[in-house]
Amino acid sequence: MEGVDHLADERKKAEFNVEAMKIVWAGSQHNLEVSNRISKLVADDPAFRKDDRTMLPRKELFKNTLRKAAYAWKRINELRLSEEEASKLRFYVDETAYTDLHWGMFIPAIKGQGTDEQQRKWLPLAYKMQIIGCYAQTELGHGSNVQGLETTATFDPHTDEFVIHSPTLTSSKWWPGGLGKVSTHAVTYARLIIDGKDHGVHGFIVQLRSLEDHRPLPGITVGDIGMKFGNGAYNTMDNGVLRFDHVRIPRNQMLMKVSQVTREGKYKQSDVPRQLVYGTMVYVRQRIVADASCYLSRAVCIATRYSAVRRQFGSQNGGPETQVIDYKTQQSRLFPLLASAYAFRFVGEWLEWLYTDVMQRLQANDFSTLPEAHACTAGLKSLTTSVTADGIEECRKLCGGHGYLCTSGLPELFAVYVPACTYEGDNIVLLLQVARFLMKTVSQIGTGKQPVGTIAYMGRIEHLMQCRCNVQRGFAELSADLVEAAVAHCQLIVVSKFIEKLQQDIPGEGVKQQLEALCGIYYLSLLHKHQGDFLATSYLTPKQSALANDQLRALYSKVRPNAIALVDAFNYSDHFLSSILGRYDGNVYPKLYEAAWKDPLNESVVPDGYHEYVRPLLKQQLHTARL
Ligand SMILES: CCCCCCCCCCCCCC(=O)SCCNC(=O)CCNC(=O)[C@H](O)C(C)(C)COP(=O)(O)OP(=O)(O)OC[C@H]1O[C@@H](n2cnc3c(N)ncnc32)[C@H](O)[C@@H]1OP(=O)(O)O
Ligand SMILES: Cc1cc2nc3c(=O)[nH]c(=O)nc-3n(C[C@H](O)[C@H](O)[C@H](O)COP(=O)(O)OP(=O)(O)OC[C@H]3O[C@@H](n4cnc5c(N)ncnc54)[C@H](O)[C@@H]3O)c2cc1C
Repeated sequence: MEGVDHLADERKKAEFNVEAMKIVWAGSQHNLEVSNRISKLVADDPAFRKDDRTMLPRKELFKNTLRKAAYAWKRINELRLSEEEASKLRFYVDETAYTDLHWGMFIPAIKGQGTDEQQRKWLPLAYKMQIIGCYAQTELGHGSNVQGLETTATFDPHTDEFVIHSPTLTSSKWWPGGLGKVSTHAVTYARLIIDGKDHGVHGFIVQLRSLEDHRPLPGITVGDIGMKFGNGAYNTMDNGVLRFDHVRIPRNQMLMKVSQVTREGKYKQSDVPRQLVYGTMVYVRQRIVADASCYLSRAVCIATRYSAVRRQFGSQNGGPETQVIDYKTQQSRLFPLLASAYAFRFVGEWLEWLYTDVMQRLQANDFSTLPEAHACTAGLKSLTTSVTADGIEECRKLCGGHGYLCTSGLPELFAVYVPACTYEGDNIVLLLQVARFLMKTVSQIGTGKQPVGTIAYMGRIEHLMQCRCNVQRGFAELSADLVEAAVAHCQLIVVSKFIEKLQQDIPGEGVKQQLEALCGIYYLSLLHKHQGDFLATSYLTPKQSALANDQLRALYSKVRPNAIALVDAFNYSDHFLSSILGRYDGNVYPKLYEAAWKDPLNESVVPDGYHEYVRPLLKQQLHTARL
């Protein structure tokens, strides 16, 4: 029935102020107000329709993305939206596009690695979208190993130019989003060669396409790398391939904040660490952590609402069957994910703070916290994206068969999200960076240096103080175990940031109590999952482990009546969720039934191909039957 809220009874059970929780989730009253306004703007505009996305062929899908991106830009200008509002609008449009890389990586790369003069020249053009840029780092042969990139930028002192060249097939740029069909420019990473000497990888602004007719400039070969996983999903993006054949660019298009090349061809290093060339990756990893809570909460919202609608077994005396959300097994799979969504939200907020703090310190030539920032962004990016990708798939399973339908929203959500485990640093490669950082810390504790910040706890572990550890010795051999240690370290950060959040003043009736329950579920479910490790190392006794498990089950019961309200607090519109199973009103079955009939296969009663391929079979069977 239209207009009836099938989840109304569930909402009445809530023991906390949902509106106050919405503010906690949004980060502030102001953020909530902006989110409400912009999400409504997008949801009410038919130009931002996306329910047909999984059915469109690639070319149509891509053209549609271009149309939406252009229309979004038009609305941003017409409504004079602020940068904050514009980025919210792109978020609610919810379609991966070349603009993500333009705003998310091209501009930050110029800001972070360009000199003031370079910023003055390029940023105004980029802000007005008079040029469109991408981030061209990865090559066919190397992604993780950035030092192994092969593209060259050779300085020509006669013309005061760099010659950008792809010397091998494996040096072809491969993967950059927005490169395939749209970008006019790329921040391109290449080995700097001066007078035959290799100075390692640096960033260069290279124009790729004509601003008049969009054709590739001389010496440039560029195109799309082809269809990717899933329908719709990341196929709205033109991930590209790019080759340079001795392409010349002026010397001042090398990004020169970290190191410079003079007119005479002298290489000069600024007084800043070389690793700042990797700065854009640190920035984006931090953004990806903040995004993880959005993706996970979407999947959890769908699975929670549907679990309250869906009933299987347990009818007593002809009464209704049991809501599947009331099964303890369902709760033990769903509620830790609900808790993770909140946990990632808070650790994302903290990481944003850490990143801002590091940036301020860098301005003041204080580089001391850079290694910690690298370890935190790399490790938390890895942890949150892995849990989120697995969590979306778990939510699909929690929705049974209907979760497998595209109209559940979950298949596309998974397909669009899962590459986050690979891009911006493969998750294992990033955890190895964290492990290196931890081993380095251990070796320094041995020399009496007290660790601070997120590694302060290591200074309180007695046996680490006795350690004499060399970072390289045995590292490769023990790397699988070290990755586990890196994950545990990152989990500790997530838990401690959740606890710190609870120490703040949190207004709203019952809000803090719900967050305390979720925090408990987060760490107790981890403890339960890894109880073997805790028991093996005697950090827990079997009795304590059993008590922790009892407590976990008690918390599931505490959260159960609040579950729907806790996902309502994410404040997602039906347009944004794009899921029949996750509808706010829970009106699932009639809408699933209606949607099935809208599938293009149902446009005709007898399908195309019947007369060629089915009818002859049936005829043959008739003939055989007659025999
Ligand atoms: C609006 C916002 C939207 C945002 C979303 C936008 C859309 C997003 C869509 C996504 C689209 C996807 C877009 C894309 O995918 S863009 C492509 C992303 N690519 C990668 O992420 C590549 C991953 N690989 C690497 O980062 C490096 O090569 C690693 C780190 C693996 C090795 O490195 P390297 O080969 O050099 O070897 P080393 O290990 O000896 O390290 C040497 C030293 O450097 C330190 N170190 C290393 N790295 C960093 C760092 N980053 N900051 C500070 N320091 C760093 C390190 O600790 C060590 O220090 P020390 O021990 O010597 O003291
Ligand atoms: C959707 C998508 C969008 C992307 N967008 C961009 C973009 O805009 N710009 C850009 O420049 N790039 C982009 N990339 C590329 C991306 O950053 C790389 O694919 C990523 O960094 C992983 O590198 P790789 O492909 O070389 O993986 P590989 O390193 O080849 O990984 C293969 C396997 O080897 C393992 N491995 C690698 N090194 C080690 C090691 N040292 N120890 C142990 N195991 C190891 C990995 O764990 C993995 O299992 C994108 C990729 C995708 C999928």
